[in-house]
Amino acid sequence: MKHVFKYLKPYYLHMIFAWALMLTELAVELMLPFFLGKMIDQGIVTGDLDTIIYWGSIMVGLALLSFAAGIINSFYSAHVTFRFGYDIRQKLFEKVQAFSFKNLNEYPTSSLITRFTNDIRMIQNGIFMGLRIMLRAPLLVLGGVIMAFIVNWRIALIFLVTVPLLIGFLLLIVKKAGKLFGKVQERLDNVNRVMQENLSGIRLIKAFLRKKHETNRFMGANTELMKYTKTSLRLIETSMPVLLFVMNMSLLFILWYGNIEVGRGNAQVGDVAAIINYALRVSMAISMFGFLTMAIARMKASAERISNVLDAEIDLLEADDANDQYRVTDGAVEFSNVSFRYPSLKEDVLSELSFTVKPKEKIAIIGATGSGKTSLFQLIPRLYDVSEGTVYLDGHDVRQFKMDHLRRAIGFVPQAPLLFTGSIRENIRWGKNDATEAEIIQAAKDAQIHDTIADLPNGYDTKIGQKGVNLSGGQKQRVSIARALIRHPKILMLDDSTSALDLKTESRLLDAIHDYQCTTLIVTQKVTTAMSADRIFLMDDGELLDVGRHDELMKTSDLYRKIVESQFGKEGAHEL
Ligand SMILES: Nc1ncnc2c1ncn2[C@@H]1O[C@H](COP(=O)(O)OP(=O)(O)OP(=O)(O)O)[C@@H](O)[C@H]1O
Repeated sequence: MKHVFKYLKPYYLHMIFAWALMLTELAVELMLPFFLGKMIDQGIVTGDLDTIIYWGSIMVGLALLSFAAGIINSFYSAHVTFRFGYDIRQKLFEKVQAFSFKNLNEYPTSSLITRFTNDIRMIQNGIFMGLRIMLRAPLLVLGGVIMAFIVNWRIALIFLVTVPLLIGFLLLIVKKAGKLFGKVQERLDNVNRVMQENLSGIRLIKAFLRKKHETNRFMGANTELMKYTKTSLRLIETSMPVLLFVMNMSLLFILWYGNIEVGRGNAQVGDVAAIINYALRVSMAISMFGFLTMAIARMKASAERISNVLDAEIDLLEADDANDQYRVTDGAVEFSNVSFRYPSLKEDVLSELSFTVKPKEKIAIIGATGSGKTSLFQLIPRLYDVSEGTVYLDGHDVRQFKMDHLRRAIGFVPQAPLLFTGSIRENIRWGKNDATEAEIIQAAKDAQIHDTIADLPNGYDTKIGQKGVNLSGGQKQRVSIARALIRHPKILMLDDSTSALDLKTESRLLDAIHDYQCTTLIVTQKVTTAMSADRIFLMDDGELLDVGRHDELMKTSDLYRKIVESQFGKEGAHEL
């Protein structure tokens, strides 16, 4: 939790200033009942108008001072709160950007969104209260009790009973509420997750007529959230009647006992009025504890959730001894005894893979779904690290490259093309920040998408909605291929990225890629794509079963023959 609050450091001066102003307000608040007592005893009881005006003027002056201090304090408190929110959001964003795939698996998107929004807001609320009332309330309680003792210690003795009683009770509530609010945030994560899945899959839900099922799922998550929110708020609410009861009883006691003491000549009427006033202020400060409790508990739970992200260990780091001189220049790829297991799994998904790919060679990787093709791909740009063995690029272990040099040399097109909100031009340029217009058009032409873009009313300026809703699946695939080509990568990796293309377009695309003179790895399910490769890697259940050209594999591999026959029929397979 400390990790979060260290970001307040740049604002310590502002905070000290805000607290100084808060102390001014507090001092005024503590002095007013004292002066009120004086005004009653020296002015009102004796009928001395000058004394009443004298004390009255002092009290008005002090009230104005407190008013001004309050306004300036609010200004500084808001400033600190919003700056802190800005900074922590920035830090959180940078941290998530550095996350490895493993980290991302641990923190689902919905949970990160809740942390970025709701959790940060909870901490901000807590800080604002911290600067406005969190310190003021306990100090007011302490100061009020001291002042009451100064005014008349006999009557003030009642505070020694009521104040510890109330504070003990509230501490108990804080402890319980802290745990409950942590659970509330978790349930909020769930609601966000279900909502996110629903919003992104709304078309599928409609097509499958799953509205009712999804509504029930959302209702389930929402009911859970309501249940925990209700329980935690109920807890806070039950504290109020207890507080009010103790407060009213103490007021009655002060009036009763004050009356006796005035009769005995041990106290004056003004003393009783001042102590009643202090009791009211102290009780109000304690009753504020209810809100404070809620704010502290929520802030604590949220700060912990933010700290968890900020403290998360990033397992895929650039090695300390990474060599700044290493560059991928030729694009030779070698897997040496590589095994890989996802951190969440007990079994390897790739076992002891060994192969080499020569510079500029074109390799097609074919195999059943789940055979490990994507997993193999992810090891090359170090989206995950191998569990055993080594991946070499141009003879150097990938872990010895500076991350920037490694990934800059690789053009990666993932299985599900993801486009960002913005124009088509911006999406292609995303692959190379300083790309010229000519480069963008060339990449689009090579990716076989230029004509389609040119036909759009706004051409390259056409805005793509969230995730590119106004482009077809095949068009999105080609825009993301253009985004990879514009980098002129040394190694191009297409993860089933041509699946939605017709044979003619795909063949033109593969021809264009040939001119890029890069090592090309293509994961594919289509035999026609595999046939265009220099070599085909046949994968099955995490193993590299066979390697060879189409005609070789047709002779040597039963599995390959079966795949070909499944796509072209027995007769067709032999005519290929
Ligand atoms: N992030 C992950 N965490 C845990 N297991 C995973 C993860 N991604 C994939 N797997 C598992 O690893 C195995 C290989 O998956 P992979 O995606 O590499 O297969 P694939 O050959 O690319 O399949 P497809 O052709 O369907 O894309 C599968 O059993 C899959 O369930």
